[in-house]
Amino acid sequence: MPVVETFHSLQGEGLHAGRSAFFLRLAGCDVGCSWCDTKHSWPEAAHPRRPLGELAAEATAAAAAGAAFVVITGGEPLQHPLDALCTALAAAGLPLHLETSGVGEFSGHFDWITLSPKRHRPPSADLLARCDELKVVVHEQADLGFADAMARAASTTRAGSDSEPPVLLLQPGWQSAEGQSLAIDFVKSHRAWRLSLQSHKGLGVR
Ligand SMILES: C[S@@+](CC[C@H](N)C(=O)[O-])C[C@H]1O[C@@H](n2cnc3c(N)ncnc32)[C@H](O)[C@@H]1O
Ligand SMILES: Nc1nc2[nH]cc(C(=O)O)c2c(=O)[nH]1
Ligand code: SF4
Ligand SMILES: [Mg+2]
Repeated sequence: MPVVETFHSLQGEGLHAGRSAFFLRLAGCDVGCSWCDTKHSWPEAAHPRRPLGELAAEATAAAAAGAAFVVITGGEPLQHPLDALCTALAAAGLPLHLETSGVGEFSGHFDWITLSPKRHRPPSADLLARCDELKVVVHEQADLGFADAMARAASTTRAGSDSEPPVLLLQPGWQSAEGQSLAIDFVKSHRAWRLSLQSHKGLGVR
């Protein structure tokens, strides 16, 4: 698996923010968000391929050091088949979380799926149906209409099933004053939604 970095930190974003987590950042993304904070992860070939056993050993060490779960992020993790990686990581005995844009075919076994859908590359219906939280990044007004449409779509895809709707989160674009103001006003007037801040950046940690 091509790996940008591994690190043990706190989950900075989403419903699990503030909890001890081991991060595995896979290389490779062709979704191309203009405001992406991880552009160095895009070229897969720029990053070393690492054996699954080695990654599982790191996750096991992080579990011993107190990590509550493993977060697989990127880049776009779904650009890779994730079954073998998830099977290897199961050795650490921790829940597995996924951060994805929902572009690409789903694979792997996850206990928590964060879907951060992108306006210019909408996610698959499959990911909308599977996600546990929907985390929409906000820079401009149009992102709010998109967030609402994604929440409705996630709900529609579950009609008739016993799957709960996802937790709904708006995350201001980093250092976007307009995104922050729009997200705060929207959450104040829409009780189903909550704010997600990139708390690790505010804290100056990874
Ligand atoms: C770097 S992405 C990697 C996972 C996957 N490619 C995705 O987009 O969900 C991790 C998270 O950071 C968010 N993100 C990226 N750049 C951001 C920025 N400038 N401000 C706020 N959130 C950002 C993404 O939307 C996603 O929720
Ligand atoms: N601390 C911390 N929390 C995070 N939650 C999601 C992240 C990501 O880049 O996917 C991230 C990250 O990069 N750092
Ligand atoms: S999908 Fe994720 S990693 Fe890819 S460009 Fe967008 S934010 Fe960055
Ligand atoms: Mg990040």
